[in-house]
Amino acid sequence: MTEQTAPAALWPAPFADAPVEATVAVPGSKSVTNRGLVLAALSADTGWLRRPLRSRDTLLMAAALRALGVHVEEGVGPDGTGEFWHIIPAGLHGPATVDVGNAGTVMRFLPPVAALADGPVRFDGDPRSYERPLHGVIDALRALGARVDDESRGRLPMTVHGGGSLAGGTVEIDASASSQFVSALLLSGPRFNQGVEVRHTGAALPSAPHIRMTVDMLRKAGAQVDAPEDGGEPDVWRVTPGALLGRDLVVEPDLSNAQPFLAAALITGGRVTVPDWPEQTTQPGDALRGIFTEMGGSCELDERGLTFTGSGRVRGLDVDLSDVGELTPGIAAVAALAESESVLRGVGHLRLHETDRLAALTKELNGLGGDVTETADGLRIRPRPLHGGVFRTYDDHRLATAGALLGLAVDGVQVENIATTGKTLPDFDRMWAAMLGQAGPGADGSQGGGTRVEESA
Ligand SMILES: O=C(O)C1=C[C@@H](OP(=O)(O)O)[C@@H](O)[C@H](O)C1
Ligand SMILES: C=C(OP(=O)(O)O)C(=O)O
Repeated sequence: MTEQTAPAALWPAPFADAPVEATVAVPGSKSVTNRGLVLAALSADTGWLRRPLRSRDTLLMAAALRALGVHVEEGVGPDGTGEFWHIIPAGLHGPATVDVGNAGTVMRFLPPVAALADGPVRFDGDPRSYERPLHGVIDALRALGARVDDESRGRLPMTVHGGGSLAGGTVEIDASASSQFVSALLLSGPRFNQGVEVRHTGAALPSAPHIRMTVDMLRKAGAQVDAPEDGGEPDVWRVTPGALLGRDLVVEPDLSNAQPFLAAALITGGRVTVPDWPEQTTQPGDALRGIFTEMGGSCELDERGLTFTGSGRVRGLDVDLSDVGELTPGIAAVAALAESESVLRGVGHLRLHETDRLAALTKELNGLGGDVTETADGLRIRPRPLHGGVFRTYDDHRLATAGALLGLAVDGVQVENIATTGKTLPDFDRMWAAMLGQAGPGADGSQGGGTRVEESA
């Protein structure tokens, strides 16, 4: 969390004077899109991603793969099939430069890919990317046979000197700072000469569903993977060397990005339907069904999608969010509006996310009159009547959506830099206005609310 003197552009968060009733089509998953791009780039034949997320993080991933020589073509299918990306793998080449922005998936998933390129690949990004941990990936790559120049020791910027192939083998890493260290090594593992065996040693590993997503998508691309959840050793994954197959993959909606819309139903006592909610998924956002039900309201999953109905009351909760850390900002905002105390645990590693999320949430919620304290591994939130004011966002998309949902219940909330939602959800402000039955200019100044949202029947 970097202290800022003057706030950037302020967005008056709309206040909801009635229960929200809407159907909100949520764009594709960031995590699935970026894994899909990497796996397709490493495949032996061409692949398709249908309804991919087009946002800053995924466009950075596509641009980086293009810089390495992969063809990523964008197009729009016939009626109803939406946008697609066609990925045509090619030899991976250096010299190349990769801009990671502040995308954890780009800064962690691509260095192992770069180690397979035939020349140097320079990695750089936003100032915050210099502070986010990368040591697990860098140390592991060295142990597996790669040459890496990391002048800041374990952080960006750095150069991976691709040698055209990588020996691979067994490696021990401490991935307690980010599950993405494990995912990164597994995703490229089939292309290492000896495959890879990743052994996590250290404190508890966060975001287990995201590692399961990696394993699941690798297997669907033809890789052989041994994972702890199949009765294997805890915290050990093995990927056998072998060719990956190009896939034709329809990307699921981003269930973590569905969070603010479902929360709108919860805190206004309304009803929101998110179409195409998968019956089975590895996305951590699926846990919202249970978490928001515990906080009040109910949900139903049927052929229309997931419908969440608020009860008009919001309860606090004591919950371990280590598996679903990226849901914490939204849950904290709802908890600040609840009728009882909440304790959010198991998310100390959020101090190393887009910003120090625990410090940022504490400061901003307290700035609106809240009573939030940081604990060693999370937040304690004692609800108090909130008032309007500026809600700063520290270039963090999930802080921005958390501010928007506070504004539904608290008059006069102004969210700084709502455009930062473009990291994973570029249309957020228009979708929000359309959900509320309002149309207005988007964060990019363009007109036309409601393009992705319809009134529910
Ligand atoms: O692999 C992924 O797609 C992600 C893993 C998680 O990272 P951490 O384990 O660093 O929290 C999550 O928070 C991030 O939003 C996406
Ligand atoms: C932590 C997040 O992102 P990243 O992929 O940059 O780690 C997030 O989206 O909440």
